[in-house]
Amino acid sequence: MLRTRIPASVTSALRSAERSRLPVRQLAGPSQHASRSLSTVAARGRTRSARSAMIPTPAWSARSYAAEAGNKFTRAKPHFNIGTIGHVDHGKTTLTAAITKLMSETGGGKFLDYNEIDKAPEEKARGITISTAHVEYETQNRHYAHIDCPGHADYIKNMITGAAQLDGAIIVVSATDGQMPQTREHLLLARQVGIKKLVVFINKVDQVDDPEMLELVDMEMRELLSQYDFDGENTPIVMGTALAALEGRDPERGAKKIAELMEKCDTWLDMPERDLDKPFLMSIEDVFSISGRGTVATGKVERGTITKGSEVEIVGFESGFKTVLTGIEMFHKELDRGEAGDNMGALLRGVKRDQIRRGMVLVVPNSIKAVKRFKAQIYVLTKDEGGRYTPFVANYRPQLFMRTVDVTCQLDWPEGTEDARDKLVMPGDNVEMIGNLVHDVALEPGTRFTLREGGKTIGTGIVSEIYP
Ligand SMILES: Nc1nc2c(ncn2[C@@H]2O[C@H](COP(=O)(O)OP(=O)(O)OP(=O)(O)O)[C@@H](O)[C@H]2O)c(=O)[nH]1
Ligand SMILES: [Mg+2]
Repeated sequence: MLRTRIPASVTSALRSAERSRLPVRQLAGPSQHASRSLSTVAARGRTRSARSAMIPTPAWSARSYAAEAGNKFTRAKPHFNIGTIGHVDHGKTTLTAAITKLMSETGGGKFLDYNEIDKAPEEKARGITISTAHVEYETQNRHYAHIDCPGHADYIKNMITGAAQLDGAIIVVSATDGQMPQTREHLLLARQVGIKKLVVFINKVDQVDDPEMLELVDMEMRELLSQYDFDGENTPIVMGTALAALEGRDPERGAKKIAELMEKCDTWLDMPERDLDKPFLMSIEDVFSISGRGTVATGKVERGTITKGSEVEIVGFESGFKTVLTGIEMFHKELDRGEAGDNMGALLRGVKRDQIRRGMVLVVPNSIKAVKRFKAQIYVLTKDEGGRYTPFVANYRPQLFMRTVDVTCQLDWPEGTEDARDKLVMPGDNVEMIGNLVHDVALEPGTRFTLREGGKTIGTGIVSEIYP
């Protein structure tokens, strides 16, 4: 089906109208493919304590997948989490299958047919049902875990909850349609969850005869990428046909293009920073005072490393202050160094017991700020997901949980939102809202949180901006 082209003057007017609407955009509706999500596939069970169920941890990793599949996971190649995103029917699943086919021949991994990928199992992440297919393959340089979701709503939940976190993504656009609403929604979401680089695959070129049309799609995509703060000028755009590659015909526009696409992924998409290389952060769970020694804060090191004797900052609530880490303890043993993943006790110089509380963080100085106000992308659970039965409006005050914090948070619409007083947020919606906390909490773009009310989870979100 060919799209009739709208004159450029009209499209640019539409675009600027859309741009001005961006901050208040509601992204989600129920998946157009809801009926296709396979409720019959048993959810993979995961044992998790009640508290950790509220704290965002990736529900899945390449390692667990490999283990489930009975494969041996090797760490020989650097690991990258990738996904296909884009408008419904543009060819995400076909492309995923085509990549596994090609990589099984040239790189590594197992060929998975379209149907094997499309019967995505349902996963439960923080009470939310998400259907995602986890696929793995290898190029010469990297090991990829690849996420493909069967429906639009699944992409939204996946990206906001981080159930299957993406380090980068391939955005698939059909040459016959060009960019469509979900192309834009997924781009915006990718930006909001902190994905910095994308690779574009313009699919179904077999259905377009006019080269000018392809050029137009290319141009429009670059413009759109820039509009969402990606590098529109330099982002690699590969044109081909996933179906031909999957069916093993037309290698010029099929297999060769898939190879080119993966080569671009290898080179253009940057490896994520390892947790160990990030600035040190420990979320404080408990505080003790040990006579003769001083005050010890315990908690899990989320990221980075720290050595005994370093200057540290305690951030959160109204007070934030600097001190020196005079000792590190783990399992009643003294250590010189703590690192991501450790559960450690931090002995702090000259700090009184009542100066520290659970919910604060111990960090390298000036690496994170405590704020009350922030902007976030929030997914509101449906009643079937255990969420609210009814909509809410601005001024709604659920309890916000993240790391070891639990704090009341008032939700409001961003400034300039029309009908801000009466606008409803329905269960199942994906919205961008402003959060106002009753006290300061260490936050940064990318921080994930859960919203609860009356003992049940009603939503989940990710911080996109802070207002110090
Ligand atoms: N002609 C042509 N058809 C294609 C190509 N790639 C995919 N298709 C067809 O496009 C339709 C949609 O492809 P899918 O891979 O299911 O698309 P999707 O983006 O995964 O769709 P949803 O998951 O439903 O959003 C299928 O009928 C495919 O066979 C292509 O390169 N050329
Ligand atoms: Mg699909």
